[in-house]
Amino acid sequence: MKVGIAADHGGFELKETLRTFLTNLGHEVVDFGAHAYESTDDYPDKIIPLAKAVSRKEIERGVAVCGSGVGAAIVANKIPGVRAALINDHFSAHQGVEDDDMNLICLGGRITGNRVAEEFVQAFLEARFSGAERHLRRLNKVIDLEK
Ligand SMILES: O=C(CO)[C@H](O)[C@H](O)COP(=O)(O)O
Repeated sequence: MKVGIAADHGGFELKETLRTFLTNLGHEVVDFGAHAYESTDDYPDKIIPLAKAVSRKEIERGVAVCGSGVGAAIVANKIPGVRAALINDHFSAHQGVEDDDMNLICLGGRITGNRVAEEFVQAFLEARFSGAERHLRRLNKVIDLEK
């Protein structure tokens, strides 16, 4: 799968770990930065290009990391077509895709340990939207907001 990743300084270390992890799993990884640790960078500058690439379907799924994952989720959801969520548990990592067609996962580099984050991201990427009528109905109500 073509996967985009991005992080500010709060998520930089975890992003680096996840890039290696995803590459080793055989994914094509597009890194939207930060490309070096810079303690004063701003998460919107890193996450918006990733979210726009998801929105334009240039990449299939996105992984965004900041310190808490909160800012990443807030800004990513401003981009039409992006369905992002801050994930702190394994169930939501796959259920968010299966029920809600989540296409961008947000993680807290200061919250979630590397191995746990890897498991969340793997569950996210292996999940597929169920397409069940009730979920489609709800998803369409979300998509209608963007018209
Ligand atoms: O988590 C974040 C946004 O939700 C940021 O990574 C965090 O706010 C950065 O903080 P600081 O500039 O104090 O390192």
